[in-house]
Amino acid sequence: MRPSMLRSMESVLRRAADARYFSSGAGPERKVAILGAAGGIGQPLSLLMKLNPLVSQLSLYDIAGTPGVAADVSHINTAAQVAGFAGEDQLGEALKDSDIVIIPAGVPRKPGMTRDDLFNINAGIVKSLCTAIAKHCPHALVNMISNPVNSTVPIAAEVFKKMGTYDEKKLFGVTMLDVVRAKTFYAAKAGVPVADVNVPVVGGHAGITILPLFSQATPSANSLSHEDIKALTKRTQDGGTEVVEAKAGKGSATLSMAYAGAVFADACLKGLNGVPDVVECSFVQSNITELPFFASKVRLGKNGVEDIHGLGPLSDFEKQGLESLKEELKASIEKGIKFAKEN
Ligand SMILES: NC(=O)C1=CN([C@@H]2O[C@H](COP(=O)(O)OP(=O)(O)OC[C@H]3O[C@@H](n4cnc5c(N)ncnc54)[C@H](O)[C@@H]3O)[C@@H](O)[C@H]2O)C=CC1
Ligand SMILES: O=C([O-])CC(=O)C(=O)O
Repeated sequence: MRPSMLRSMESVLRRAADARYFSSGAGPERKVAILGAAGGIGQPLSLLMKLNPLVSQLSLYDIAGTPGVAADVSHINTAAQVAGFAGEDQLGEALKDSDIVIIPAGVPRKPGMTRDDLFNINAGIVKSLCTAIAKHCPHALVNMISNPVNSTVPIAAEVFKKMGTYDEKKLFGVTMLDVVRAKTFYAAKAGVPVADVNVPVVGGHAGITILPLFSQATPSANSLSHEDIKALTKRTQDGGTEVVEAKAGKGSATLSMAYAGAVFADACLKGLNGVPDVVECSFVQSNITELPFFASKVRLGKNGVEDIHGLGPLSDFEKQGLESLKEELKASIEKGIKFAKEN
């Protein structure tokens, strides 16, 4: 075979490996619990976590429907042992000894709603689930998917504080879907292979609080105009609404969210297992701005958050975006804290 053909085959294989979401090889025994596992996100997320070789026990919890999901997923011939739990009586058993708890429990948006419109229902759900986490697996990493993430993460933090178990290194708002979208939209516009693309997305997870930093995107694409960057930013910020409208009343993103949640949980598992230099964006307790929680690149390690990267150099457009998002993000964080303190 000619060396040039060999090189191009190598490059195809490398890309395929990069595009693969899940880790290869095994690590220590790890238990992952999914709360809301019978839902639109929960089911495909359960499937993807069953495919992850770093998971040895997969615990699927919901208020109902999980025995069926667990029986179905358990027939897949991968190593993870699957168990289903339904109803509050079984929540403790579902959580016990978990290393990671992923929470996609709660109601999704319908057209015309904001994520904040979900607050009244989801705040209570998150509060009761986090109370159970504090009791049954206080050392687990928590991956919060339930919306509004800008408020549910502060709620979780307050619940854990009240229960005396809060460790800021272990609480993550899952903003990975914003990164997944930014990568996809950027690759298409810039004409670069999507598997090679990286784009940090900072701020929060709702509308203008989602701030993709396309000036730091790699591979860089000098061909993109300011108008292109503005349009990519808007599409990333409105990505959730694009799906809500396309689903026309049948919920919000579930499949892409399950993918994003599985990628983020895999990164957490790798960090726990001591894999070096695992970096992803997440909404965490942070002091890189004046806001108490903020999404940015985070290095994951054996204790959860190992360190939080700064924002790096921003374009003028991104600097403006950063200033504009602060008021809304601050209000959403304060709303979560207030709810948890009063309930
Ligand atoms: N962070 C992100 O990027 C994204 C977040 N989401 C959010 O994820 C949440 C779930 O969305 P879907 O799966 O589409 O909704 P869904 O309605 O299809 O599923 C939610 C599941 O949660 C369960 N549930 C409700 N109360 C519960 C409780 N107390 N304990 C355990 N399970 C409970 C329900 O029984 C249901 O099975 C929504 O709040 C949605 O807005 C959705 C997409 C992206
Ligand atoms: O938009 C929604 O309601 C669900 C969500 O968070 C997303 O898809 O980013």
